[in-house]
Amino acid sequence: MNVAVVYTSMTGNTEEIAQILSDQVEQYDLTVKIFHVEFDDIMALDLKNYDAILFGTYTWGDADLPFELEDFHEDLGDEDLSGKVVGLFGSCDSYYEFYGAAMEIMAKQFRAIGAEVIEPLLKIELAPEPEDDEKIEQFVKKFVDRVKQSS
Ligand SMILES: Cc1cc2nc3c(=O)[nH]c(=O)nc-3n(C[C@H](O)[C@H](O)[C@H](O)COP(=O)(O)O)c2cc1C
Repeated sequence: MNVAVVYTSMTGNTEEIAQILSDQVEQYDLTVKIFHVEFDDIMALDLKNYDAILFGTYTWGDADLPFELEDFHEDLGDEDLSGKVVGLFGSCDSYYEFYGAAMEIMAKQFRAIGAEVIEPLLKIELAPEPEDDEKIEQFVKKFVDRVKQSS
């Protein structure tokens, strides 16, 4: 089964989480392809070619999506990902009022096009630290279980 790990990251924190998730998901014998939205060839319409998706974003501005996700988010609205399992992850900063707000915006869009979004979303404070290990492992397990059940 194929999993797309699609993310954006400005200072590298979300990228680190993407790498950890990819490594862990591969250990469950799923095939992973990883894409940085800004630099790799990945568009919303490509997601239907994968059995499941892990999507990562940081939050920017006034609880906003990063600029580089705006088109992707809009295009996603034209797709149909019914029945696909999606895990949302991202680096957040509790200094801000709306913790990981961009992840919620993406989760809403994925749900609107029929995807099943794993709850709770994987929100990590800034860079992943050893104390996040258990939370990350539980998220991966939940994601993989749902992917295998829904196949
Ligand atoms: C201008 C600005 C606005 C931000 N707004 C939010 C926010 O509303 N909510 C939040 O959780 N984090 C917010 N952040 C924190 C970033 O999401 C955080 O620094 C994150 O670690 C960046 O991830 P990255 O290393 O993957 O780029 C903001 C950061 C900046 C610089």
